[in-house]
Amino acid sequence: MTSENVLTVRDFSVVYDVDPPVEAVIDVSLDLVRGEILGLAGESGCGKTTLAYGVQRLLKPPAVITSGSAVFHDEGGADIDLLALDERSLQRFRWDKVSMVFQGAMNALNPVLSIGSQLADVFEAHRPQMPREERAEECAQLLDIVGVGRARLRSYPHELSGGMRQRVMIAMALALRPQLMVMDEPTTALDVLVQREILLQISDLREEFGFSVVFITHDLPLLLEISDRIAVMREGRIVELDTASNIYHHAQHEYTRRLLSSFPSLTGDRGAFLRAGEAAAS
Ligand SMILES: Nc1ncnc2c1ncn2[C@@H]1O[C@H](COP(=O)(O)OP(=O)(O)OP(=O)(O)O)[C@@H](O)[C@H]1O
Repeated sequence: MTSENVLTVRDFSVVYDVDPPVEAVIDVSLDLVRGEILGLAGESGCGKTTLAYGVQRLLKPPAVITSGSAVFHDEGGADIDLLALDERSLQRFRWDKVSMVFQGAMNALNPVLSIGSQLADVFEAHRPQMPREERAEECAQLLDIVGVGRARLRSYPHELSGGMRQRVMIAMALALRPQLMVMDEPTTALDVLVQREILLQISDLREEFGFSVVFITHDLPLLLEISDRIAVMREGRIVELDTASNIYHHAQHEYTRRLLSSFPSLTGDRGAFLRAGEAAAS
């Protein structure tokens, strides 16, 4: 039977072994529900990136995972202990089961290859048996799905806007139909309207394909809008984890309230901000 959760993290701690050592993530436990968008909020330096990279084993020395566990519940029914995987299994696991879009990912595209051939590379590496025509059709479909359009298959990165290039990165992250997408400030560098459009699309896509999203940003208003649940991090710990609505209306932790009040757009006279769908209800 498929587990309701896609990821279970328990007592997870990461230390940067420098002098003096930095306890970047301390005893974090969380369950990620299949299909949900979980926002990871908190000020710069609170450990969001270290946590998200750590559970995927993407950290390099001096980072050391000092305790805890991270288990991925595959839709096929298997439980995968991420901390026990060897390097080869990890490579297969990434992209296939979990993919990642990071800030500035759009600048990671190779300038001398068309975006179509860069998309095709993902399939060549991970689905070597896939026939050439099928691969070409998959790449075209992916560009359609993310709103770039298959007509751009032969375009080079410099021929596309930043927003379009970031969509191409999202297409790559979607290519192998992962069960989880980790997005670390994926749209921060983009114009607000473009950012919004991309986020709405991610939300639609996860409904269509059923993947979960961990969305990292210090932009709390944005998280309130797009997340199902939000985890608030402070100094390496999760201090509060609740539905976006509860975080907004009934924050329990003093720090969460302080964080909310630091965004003027959330604290207008009439509570200027409303989550989509709540306007009609309230
Ligand atoms: N390579 C490193 N060596 C030493 N300390 C590090 C290293 N990388 C990160 N840190 C420290 O670990 C802590 C957590 O950093 P992390 O980048 O995870 O936070 P963050 O919440 O993602 O911040 P941001 O939003 O700025 O990316 C910070 O105190 C940071 O200075």
